[in-house]
Amino acid sequence: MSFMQIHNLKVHYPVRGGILNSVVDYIYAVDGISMEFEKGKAYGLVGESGCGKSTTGKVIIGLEKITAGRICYEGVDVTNSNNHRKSAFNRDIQMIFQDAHSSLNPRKRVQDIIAEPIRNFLKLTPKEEKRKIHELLEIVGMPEDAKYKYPHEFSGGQKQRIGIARAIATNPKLIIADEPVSALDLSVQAQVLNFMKEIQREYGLSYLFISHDLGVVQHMCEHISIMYKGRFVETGSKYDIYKNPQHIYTKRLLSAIPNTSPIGRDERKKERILVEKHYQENVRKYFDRQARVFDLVPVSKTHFVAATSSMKGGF
Ligand SMILES: Nc1ncnc2c1ncn2[C@@H]1O[C@H](COP(=O)(O)OP(=O)(O)OP(=O)(O)O)[C@@H](O)[C@H]1O
Repeated sequence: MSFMQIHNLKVHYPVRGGILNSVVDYIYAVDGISMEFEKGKAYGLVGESGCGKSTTGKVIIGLEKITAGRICYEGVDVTNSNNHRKSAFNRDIQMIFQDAHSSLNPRKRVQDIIAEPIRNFLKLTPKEEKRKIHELLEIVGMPEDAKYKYPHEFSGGQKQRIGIARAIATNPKLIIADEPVSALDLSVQAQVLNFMKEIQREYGLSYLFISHDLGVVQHMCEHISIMYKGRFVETGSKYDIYKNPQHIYTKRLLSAIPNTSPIGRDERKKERILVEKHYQENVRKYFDRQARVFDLVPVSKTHFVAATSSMKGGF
């Protein structure tokens, strides 16, 4: 049973120009996506730069304005709710950002950074708050004296752990993680990802894991949506996406993952060339500045129906 549903969500940014600075066009950053979130599950959102991944995360958490669509949380429509009605939603949905450094206030000590959501949502006594901060630092594997320090005194991986401590402070249901490890070096990436998996198991968290890296999403998520120009071209289980991709764009993303094994290297190369040729033919044929995903010709007719049936009224 899902605790949150997103229906046909759209974020269109106006483009202004001309002498009067009037709206001359729109950027269709998010253009009609639908998703459901269940407790304890990790959902991946993958796509190339500019396809609308971050905007999706930001609009869910309320950092961007919704152009159209609905967000329902625990049976309540929170799309246009006021802050009071939305407070459970704000407490239960938290976000971790790619750039841990700039997402932590450099003028605040770690204890105040972590205390912020606690003060906003939990109403603890000073003694309880202190205990909670201590507990959170322990969960993310930071020493107790970290609470007296400032963000610049930590490494990238440690800063991301502090960001995670802040995100889990209110016992959220869903954490939106926007490229949480892409700014870290490889060994630290693995540490942070494994740690995120551990806390997911322990606290029954759900994740919306945003990344352009299919390898990272494969490691973290059971359900994956492939995003292209503001829309989902393919959604499925990890198995469906990696073992049986249907859409040409998904195939192209997968064929770009480096595979150094000498076994089947020639076949992989041939497949890559074919996929690229098919993709480029369709791109040339259909793309203009406003081209959208439904202009791409998917691989099979069956999939054409599957990939587009969720785009209500898209055709
Ligand atoms: N505040 C804004 N005003 C106008 N356009 C915006 C704004 N934010 C994002 N965009 C545009 O919306 C589109 C989607 O941007 P978004 O940041 O969601 O992409 P993304 O898939 O997260 O990319 P990346 O992986 O590079 O972070 C882009 O064309 C971007 O230029």
